[in-house]
Amino acid sequence: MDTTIPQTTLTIRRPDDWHTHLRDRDVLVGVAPYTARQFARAIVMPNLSPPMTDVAGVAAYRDRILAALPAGTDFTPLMTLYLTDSTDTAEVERGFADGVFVAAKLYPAHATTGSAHGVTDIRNIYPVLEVMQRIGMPLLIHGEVTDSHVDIFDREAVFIERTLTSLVADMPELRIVFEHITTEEAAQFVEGAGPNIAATITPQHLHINRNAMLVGGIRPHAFCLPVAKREKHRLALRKLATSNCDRVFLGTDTAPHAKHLKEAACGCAGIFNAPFALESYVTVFDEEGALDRFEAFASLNGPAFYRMPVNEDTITLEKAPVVVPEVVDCNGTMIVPFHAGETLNWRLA
Ligand SMILES: NC(=O)N[C@@H](CC(=O)O)C(=O)O
Ligand SMILES: [Zn+2]
Ligand SMILES: [Zn+2]
Repeated sequence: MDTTIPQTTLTIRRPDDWHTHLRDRDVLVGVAPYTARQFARAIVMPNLSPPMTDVAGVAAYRDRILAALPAGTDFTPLMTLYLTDSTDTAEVERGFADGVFVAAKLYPAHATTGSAHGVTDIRNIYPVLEVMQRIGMPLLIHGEVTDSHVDIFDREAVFIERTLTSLVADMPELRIVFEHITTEEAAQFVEGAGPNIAATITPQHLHINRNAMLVGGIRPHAFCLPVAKREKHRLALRKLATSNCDRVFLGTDTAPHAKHLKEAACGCAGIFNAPFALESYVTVFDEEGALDRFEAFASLNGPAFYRMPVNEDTITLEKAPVVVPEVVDCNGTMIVPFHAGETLNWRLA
């Protein structure tokens, strides 16, 4: 007879989100409070239009984020620089030294939403990466090749083979976050890597496989990049997230797009998971019998890798049903959240 009493509350240090898209203007005002409600800090991606490619632009964007939040909100945006083929090494060094941004983001050109100005060949930014390696500045990577001959479901695994492995060999001291990993190959790569290689995992890649997107009709709200893969990959990610690997941490990749832009003949990639992100993640850890590992994933491993203090305050999650709305009005833009219409079994107390 199992006499264990199921755990019904979980109190952990306040978490941070190490991968978010907060957008700009009216949508920023609508979506940023959802992230700020759950997280103390968030790494803010720079793939705006136009992208955030210089110190002044990033500083101005940070000010717009702070101005978009209700007065008294306790939230720190951690900014990032968007790398292009022509990024200036001095600009990178200056912005990092001044604390304007904490990392730089590599988007292979045309790999994902807002990557048109991304890097066409990683060799073009080797001088920048050498500076980042020297100053200890993390490189955040959207890890997919864009070669049209490579199947979209293989693009992450091929990126490891063709780009990441040689990058790590060429720059062993470069601190790298392999963002939003989606495959068994990526999980194995990160697990077997040294202390300078970390990864983030999204809630959707722990919950869904590609069937969620394609069975019974095409479901645009389950579409993001990298695209969800087959079931064995989801299981590998769940195993890694709930393992003791301290280089793996929470990064939602919350990526809001208006409902009508996803429900279209060519729908945008990105899942808006900010409203119930912690509820979504903790459900996975509960299902895996790993509630005791959730604090490390959500609140400890990220700050350790980024060399920042952990948050002093705490949050409590409780096992109680919460119904996710079909759509959220984000300051006038209607956006469908991840888990729309479902009931999750944990809520933020
Ligand atoms: N994840 C996504 O599908 N979309 C992101 C971009 C990204 O993180 O690749 C977005 O900005 O919409
Ligand atoms: Zn990405
Ligand atoms: Zn992203």
